[in-house]
Amino acid sequence: MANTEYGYVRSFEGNDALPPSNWIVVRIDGRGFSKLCKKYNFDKPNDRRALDLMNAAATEVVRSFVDIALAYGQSDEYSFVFHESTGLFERRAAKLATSVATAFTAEYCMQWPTFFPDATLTRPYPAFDGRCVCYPKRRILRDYLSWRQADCHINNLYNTTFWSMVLKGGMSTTEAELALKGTVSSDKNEILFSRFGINYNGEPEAYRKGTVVYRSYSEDECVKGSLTAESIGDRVADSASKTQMEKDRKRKQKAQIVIDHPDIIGDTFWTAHPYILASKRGQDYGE
Ligand SMILES: Nc1nc2c(ncn2[C@@H]2O[C@H](COP(=O)(O)OP(=O)(O)OP(=O)(O)O)[C@@H](O)[C@H]2O)c(=O)[nH]1
Ligand SMILES: [Mg+2]
Ligand SMILES: [Mg+2]
Repeated sequence: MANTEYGYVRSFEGNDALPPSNWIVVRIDGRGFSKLCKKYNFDKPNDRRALDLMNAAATEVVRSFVDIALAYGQSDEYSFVFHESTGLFERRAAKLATSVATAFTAEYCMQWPTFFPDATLTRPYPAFDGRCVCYPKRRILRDYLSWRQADCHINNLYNTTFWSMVLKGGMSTTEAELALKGTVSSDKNEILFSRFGINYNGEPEAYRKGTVVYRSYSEDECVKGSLTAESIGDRVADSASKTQMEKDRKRKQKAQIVIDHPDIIGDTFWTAHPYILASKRGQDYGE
């Protein structure tokens, strides 16, 4: 087939393989969710059902791609971190981004009735775009995740204050917007506390910090994992390594998937779960 007179068109297809030894983040984001939230009357500023649905869809995506080390989500977005050593789809960007975005979209739509039993989905159905970004160092990947969590905090503090002023304080949206112009975090904390009796730090962590999805292993399993080749996609020629890779895949498939809302800007979470970003042979974590 390749030698037919039409075969040459193949050369028009670009090679979009991402560079090796980079962490690959696939970030998906809901298309036109400002409209969708209005259409289905999502609670403001946070709708627990919508958040739980996002997390349920993300959990299934993490389950089905064993090379995802961790996922972080907030609002209508989720970042899926593929291990730096992944060889999945030969690291082709379009294949990675579309596979994750479509898997997420399918899960979101299929699980919708569980979380919104009284609201039937109608067109346009929820859909998510996806993009890949490479981070060549663990430290930069950590900064990326910190950036998303800081964004979650800033938006949530603003939205919580804004909607308290509108829904509880009887202000118009224009008045609230104007009143919040130029305010800093401490001003918003003060408004929430003095006018509405809300201690922002007492708000649910899921809203303030977003959600982290990762595999959890027993301590014994962690030690085993860190001593062995982590990557399923790594092309190791000898059969001993292949057996090891197969064992590793099984270990990951059996692992419990945890949904939590920890701080991921500081070191505590990462120190407690060193295996999440461990290198293949578990030697150079902390770089
Ligand atoms: N009411 C409500 N709105 C939410 C919730 N979660 C996300 N949103 C809204 O979803 C929107 C997400 O913003 P964006 O992703 O920047 O914008 P978008 O409308 O999805 O547009 P594109 O992503 O560019 O297609 C914002 O308007 C959020 O306020 C929620 O729990 N409740
Ligand atoms: Mg969006
Ligand atoms: Mg968004």
